[in-house]
Amino acid sequence: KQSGALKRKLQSPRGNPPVKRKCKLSINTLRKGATEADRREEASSSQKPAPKKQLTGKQNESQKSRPFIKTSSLFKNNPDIPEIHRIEVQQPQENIFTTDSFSQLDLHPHLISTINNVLNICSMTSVQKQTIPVLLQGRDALVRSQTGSGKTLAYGIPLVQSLQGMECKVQVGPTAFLVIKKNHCWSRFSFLKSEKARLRKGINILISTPGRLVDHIKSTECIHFRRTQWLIIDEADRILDLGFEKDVAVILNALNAERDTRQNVLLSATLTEGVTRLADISLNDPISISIADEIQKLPEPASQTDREASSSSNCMEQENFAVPETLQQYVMVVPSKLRLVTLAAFILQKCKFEKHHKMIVFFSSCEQVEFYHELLGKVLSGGSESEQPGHSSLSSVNLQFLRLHGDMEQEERTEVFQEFLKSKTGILLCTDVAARGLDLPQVTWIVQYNAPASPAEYIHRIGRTARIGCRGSSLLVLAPSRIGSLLASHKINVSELKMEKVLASLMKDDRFKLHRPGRKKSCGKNPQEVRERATVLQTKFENHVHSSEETVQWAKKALQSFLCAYTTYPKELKHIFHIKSLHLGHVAKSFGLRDAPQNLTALPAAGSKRKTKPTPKRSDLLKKTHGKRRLAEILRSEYSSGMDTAGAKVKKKKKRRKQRKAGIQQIPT
Ligand SMILES: Nc1ncnc2c1ncn2[C@@H]1O[C@H](COP(=O)(O)OP(=O)(O)OP(=O)(O)O)[C@@H](O)[C@H]1O
Repeated sequence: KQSGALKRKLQSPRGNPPVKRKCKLSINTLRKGATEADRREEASSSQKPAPKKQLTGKQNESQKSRPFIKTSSLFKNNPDIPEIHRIEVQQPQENIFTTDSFSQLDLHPHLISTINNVLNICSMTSVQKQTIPVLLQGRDALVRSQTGSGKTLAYGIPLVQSLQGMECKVQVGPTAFLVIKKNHCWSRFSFLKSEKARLRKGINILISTPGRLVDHIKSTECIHFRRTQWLIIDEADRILDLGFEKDVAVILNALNAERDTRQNVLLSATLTEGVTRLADISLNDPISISIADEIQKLPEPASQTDREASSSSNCMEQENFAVPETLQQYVMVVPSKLRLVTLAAFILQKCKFEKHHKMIVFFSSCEQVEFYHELLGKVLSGGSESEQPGHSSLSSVNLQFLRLHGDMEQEERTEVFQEFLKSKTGILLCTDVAARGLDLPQVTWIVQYNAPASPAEYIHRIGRTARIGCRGSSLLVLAPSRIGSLLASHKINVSELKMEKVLASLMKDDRFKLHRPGRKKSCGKNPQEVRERATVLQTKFENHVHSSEETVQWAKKALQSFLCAYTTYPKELKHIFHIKSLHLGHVAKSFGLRDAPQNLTALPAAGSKRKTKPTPKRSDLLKKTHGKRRLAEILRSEYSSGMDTAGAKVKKKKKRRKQRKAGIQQIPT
């Protein structure tokens, strides 16, 4: 009774009983003629155990291999899927490449030959063409260009040129260049065993997260910045998202206290209000470089005040971001109950049947990554069954699932990153830890299974594909909502992908065929059979989840982390992503749970050694998190387990400190 009341409360903002909405148009095609499957599903879900028959050994074998549906209907009582009216918007575009070569710049011949012969790069990208001369002149710069457009070399080349020009090349000493990145984990350079000792000896280029550097400023006596000539702040907007603004201020004060002349560069693919604020405190009379602005022929602001006005009107208010021209963006509306099977069908379609795809799937919490990694790996891996005996299956490709999130140890993260980097195919399930700064060639699909919290996050996630002129596609999976207009308002051009089409790919995999005696061999994509196969697949997921109490708890933990993350959407998006609009029972299905959990209990975060203790009820959880923007930011960060509500601050602080401890890297000279 209680859970029913809670469900109603969660469903209806005004306290009215929830209206059971009927599925209309779009999934009707699948519903037609599905009555038999429905009856079977419903009969089996009525919880009356069927009388057990004695089976012969052979019957037993075949019974085991044949899926028996005990899954409640996936295709009933779903909300309507609204037609997405595609609103054509003119998306800001940037030209990535120029025809100009690096030899046109005033660079050291060694450097040019290294760029051409070692990096195999001949022509400059637009951002490089504009940024390198500015930095070679010694000016500060605020640089914005789309994901995967070569920003790293845009500051890396002038930086190395500057190193080359120094009289004493080896002992340049202490901390000549400082590069601050939000994401410290992916450097190709090894960690320092003893950071303090290295700092004492002096290093040329220090790459660090803000927090880690602040730790050293506060505790390492030998660190000094007398000779620091450059300060580069990369991924500037994310540094602010993660609440490092204070840390950046501490760093700037420490630098300014010892030396007042320095070249400063700030880079990001997305300029937000925070970045402009950071630019104000860290840059000195900067040149503003924005590639999209150039393409749209906007006049370059002459003064800092003009620049502020310009960047404010172009980037902050409308938040229109350029996306690579070679990127095709899709959105797919999927009712909660069908999310898991649709994701699975999509993975099979792309990575098994079409092959040659490398995919990244984004989730909103570490627990979900862990859970789906195990579940999808267990249920989807293995060869497809073929209908005809002796006939080779459509695909013998084994799916390779990898996982990456902030709760994993640094070493393991690096290993996974390297493995995914090398592989030609593979599916990386991850949190936003992989959303920025990672350069992973050959990724062809980005799937956002959980929607991002902001347009900027969306842009960075999809920016992991279609890099440096390559082709790529992205898919945003959404529950039915008014999302089309929201995307259009941010000038994001998406096409719709139909769920039914994706589910139809299950027809290629006979592991999900419902075996019925006397049934004729089907031809084509019979909607009823597609529904049956989706239900068989869902049953496999549910069977796996319910195979032990441990896996059930795991699923609940993942579900709870999803709900926590869901409460953290910023208020501008609450009308679309509000926890009250979720149907707990339907959402539970997408975690392989047969029913809505009655009491969600807190379990230790993935990888942590915390003891299990009761979590506040969902209603309390809502009260606690309601309107707390800061908590929202913390929860949605990649370092979040999504579980911590009570006492979150302390735990987060401790955790961040731990993360920071792995934060400094150095380029050996
Ligand atoms: N001029 C060039 N020609 C060809 N490839 C290049 C060039 N410059 C850089 N690249 C390659 O393009 C890829 C993307 O570059 P980079 O990671 O610097 O992009 P980015 O703009 O920093 O992206 P993000 O904003 O997502 O971090 C890298 O593999 C890099 O080696």
